[in-house]
Amino acid sequence: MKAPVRVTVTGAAGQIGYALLFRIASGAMLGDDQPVILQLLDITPAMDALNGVKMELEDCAFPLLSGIVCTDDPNVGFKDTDYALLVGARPRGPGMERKDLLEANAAIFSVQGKAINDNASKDIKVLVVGNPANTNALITQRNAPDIDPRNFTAMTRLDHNRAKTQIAIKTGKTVNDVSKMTIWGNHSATQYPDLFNCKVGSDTAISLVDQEWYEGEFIPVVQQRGAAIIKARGASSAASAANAAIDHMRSWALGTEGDDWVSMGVYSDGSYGITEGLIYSFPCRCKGGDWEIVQGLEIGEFSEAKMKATEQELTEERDAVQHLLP
Ligand SMILES: NC(=O)C1=CN([C@@H]2O[C@H](COP(=O)(O)OP(=O)(O)OC[C@H]3O[C@@H](n4cnc5c(N)ncnc54)[C@H](O)[C@@H]3O)[C@@H](O)[C@H]2O)C=CC1
Ligand SMILES: O=C([O-])CC(=O)C(=O)O
Repeated sequence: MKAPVRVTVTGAAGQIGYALLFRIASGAMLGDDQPVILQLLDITPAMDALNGVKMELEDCAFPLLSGIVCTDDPNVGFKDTDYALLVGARPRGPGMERKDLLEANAAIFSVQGKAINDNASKDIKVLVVGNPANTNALITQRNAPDIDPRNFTAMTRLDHNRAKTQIAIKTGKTVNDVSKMTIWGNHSATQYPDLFNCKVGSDTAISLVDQEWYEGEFIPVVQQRGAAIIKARGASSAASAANAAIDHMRSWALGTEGDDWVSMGVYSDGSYGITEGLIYSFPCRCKGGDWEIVQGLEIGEFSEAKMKATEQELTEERDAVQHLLP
């Protein structure tokens, strides 16, 4: 048996938390041979509810669950931790864009970035889920100057999974036939799901659909899927978001399959002309616990304009939180 690793989940008493913790404890995220200690952080008024979640985790008798810490203190929550899933933040309601949450949520991530810097393992892998995820990840990263900026990522895996299913349905195939999907940019309505580099079986996805469907249906459906769920459920995606968080961390920790790739919001090194230092979603391959941006993909004029538009939005979000970026 391996030694246990520490996994911090913030917002652990919330709806994504409830769909996430049991799967982490079961081994779905880090593998069937990796024991975990869960470090659960939420705010003081949520401590009773969090204790209820802890009792339920205990009642599952998960063989891989080596310990549970519940706390409202970020310095305790991030102590010595190896993985952090930053979920704790306000969700949006009907009629809001995710960036409308910046004011409500941004301060959470500067506090947590500092706590990570002061307490966590220097090799920590951080996934930001709370919206607006890319800019919250940037705030977290900039407040943790002693940790490699590559260790801070934002979640666009849910968009990636949504896009895979939409093209599979359209082409009469299953998600198992779809590979090399890419979500470029921001986890927002400007994100760009790319069918030019995507494959369905051995075909290029764009060659199987017409441009009108691509622009008029596929792209808006993927971009607006979060809002459609809120409209239908009266609450934002929870189980699918938790599933995507598991997928993201599993790919990062255990590697991507063959020559396929996944979409991750990562620290831009200037690849594809994207401003260095933004947390931008790129196609990434993972191996040995590290990720790299897939290089050399064909970017036509259509793609380039979309990639620039979502970059522009991220630049504006960054400028709006300048006061939180040391
Ligand atoms: N990146 C993505 O693809 C997705 C992101 N989200 C985002 O995830 C976030 C969480 O969503 P839900 O779980 O549905 O919300 P929720 O409201 O059910 O749960 C949020 C939890 O965070 C806690 N919290 C608030 N401030 C905190 C702090 N400073 N420290 C620790 N915990 C804190 C709350 O007490 C609550 O328990 C939202 O911002 C939502 O927009 C949701 C779906 C997908
Ligand atoms: O749309 C929202 O506010 C929640 C979210 O990020 C998603 O479902 O993609």
